[in-house]
Amino acid sequence: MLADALRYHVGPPLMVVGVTAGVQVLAVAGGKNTTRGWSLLGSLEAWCYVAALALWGLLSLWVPSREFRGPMPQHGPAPRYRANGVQFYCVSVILAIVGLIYNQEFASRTFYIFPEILAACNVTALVFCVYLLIRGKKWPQTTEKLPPRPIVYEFYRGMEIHPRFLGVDVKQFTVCRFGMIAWQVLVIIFFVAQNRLHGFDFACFVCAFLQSVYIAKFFYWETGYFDTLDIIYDRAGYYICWGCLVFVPGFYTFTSFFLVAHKPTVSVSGAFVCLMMGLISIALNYRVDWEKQYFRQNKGKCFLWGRQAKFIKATYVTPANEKRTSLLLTSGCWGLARHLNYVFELLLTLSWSLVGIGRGLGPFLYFFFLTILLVHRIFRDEEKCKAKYGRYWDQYCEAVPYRLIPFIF
Ligand SMILES: NC(=O)C1=CN([C@@H]2O[C@H](COP(=O)(O)OP(=O)(O)OC[C@H]3O[C@@H](n4cnc5c(N)ncnc54)[C@H](OP(=O)(O)O)[C@@H]3O)[C@@H](O)[C@H]2O)C=CC1
Ligand SMILES: CC(C)CCC[C@@H](C)[C@H]1CC[C@H]2C3=CC=C4C[C@@H](O)CC[C@]4(C)[C@H]3CC[C@]12C
Repeated sequence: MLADALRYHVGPPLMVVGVTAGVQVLAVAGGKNTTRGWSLLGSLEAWCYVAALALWGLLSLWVPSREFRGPMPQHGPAPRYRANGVQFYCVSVILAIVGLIYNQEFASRTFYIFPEILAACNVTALVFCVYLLIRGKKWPQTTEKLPPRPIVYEFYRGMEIHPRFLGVDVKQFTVCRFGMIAWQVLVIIFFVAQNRLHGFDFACFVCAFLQSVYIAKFFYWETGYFDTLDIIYDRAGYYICWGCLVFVPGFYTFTSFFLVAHKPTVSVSGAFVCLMMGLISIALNYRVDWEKQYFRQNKGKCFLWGRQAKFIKATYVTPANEKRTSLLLTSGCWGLARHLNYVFELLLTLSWSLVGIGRGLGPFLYFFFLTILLVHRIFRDEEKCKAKYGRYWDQYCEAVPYRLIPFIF
């Protein structure tokens, strides 16, 4: 009863009103300090930024390229994606770098009007989420029947799992072709803006470089992302779409944004330690994700850490009453803890935040947020797995008793 009240009536309104208003208030406060001619809805210039990026993302999904089919959902056809993430990433980064070489002033200008850009993203994202809600309720693209929930909850969670808009998959567009690329381009822009203000700083370079390697890794693995919780389980609503249209560009980039105006005080050797720690964490995070992918691709018949992979064969029944089997890996990294990839994700984030040590909490805000998001995600993911695999999931939890940190949690 209480859990239902929190889940449907308290949590979503608090998130929607609180976080959206929070972004808008920050945009107002930041805008007043840094720009002239600020308006509540952003400015024409800011709207041009958002329109240009959205168009660029759409274009990348419209151009003819290899199609990738995601896992079959319970309702409707298998989702279709464009498998051109690496090309899109490389062209975007090259264009951003070449553009900035010719016009460095653009970086400083973007930094100064960033609050306005966020305000424009916020308005666009809210309108888009309202559109997704109405379309999902009135003109759904599948025959799926959802039990009615409070409207704010439906807005927050979304209605459809794989809606399409203007011929593209909504989640591929919002996550990969807007949020993630905006993060990358903004990190480069803030690095150049910082350079113009204070001169070259190795610590800022480390911060931008680590984030760039991480984002490049994401695009390299983009088709793997189509098999995750966000894609196969979450619906296209405020959480994912507003999150990637506003929260990723605005908050995931915050450490870089913060360092433009707050020159790091860390020494070159300190920054070098952060660089090493970050690179090792990225490699290990990739390794954990790779082990699962490699193991599943080989249907369990493979070697990990020099030994035959161990696993639990879990059978489950789909809502369409079909019997299926999944393999749950219990050796290699997946034998140490059930979400070891999150540990390296957090260590990586900590590495690029640590370059701002001595400058207050600002550089660490994303790290704190991600810790909460990932712990919450562990419980969401395990709830999903328990419902899917039942007693096989219990067996797996017995074989691998730690959730995150071996021998601790
Ligand atoms: N920066 C950010 O904001 C975030 C980054 N990430 C990163 O994204 C990447 C993907 O993470 P995420 O999607 O959360 O989750 P995982 O990659 O951990 O995948 C979880 C799913 O894998 C399957 N699974 C679980 N245990 C096993 C096992 N032992 N053997 C085989 N399959 C198993 C289950 O799905 P199934 O139904 O197929 O069995 C489960 O739902 C990670 O690198 C993570 O760090 C994630 C969240 C936020
Ligand atoms: C409503 C908001 C306060 C919360 C919004 C959360 C979303 C923006 C994020 C939730 C899960 C996030 C992601 C999951 C997995 C990812 C793979 C990784 O390799 C790159 C990052 C990401 C795509 C990440 C992006 C933000 C979320 C969708």
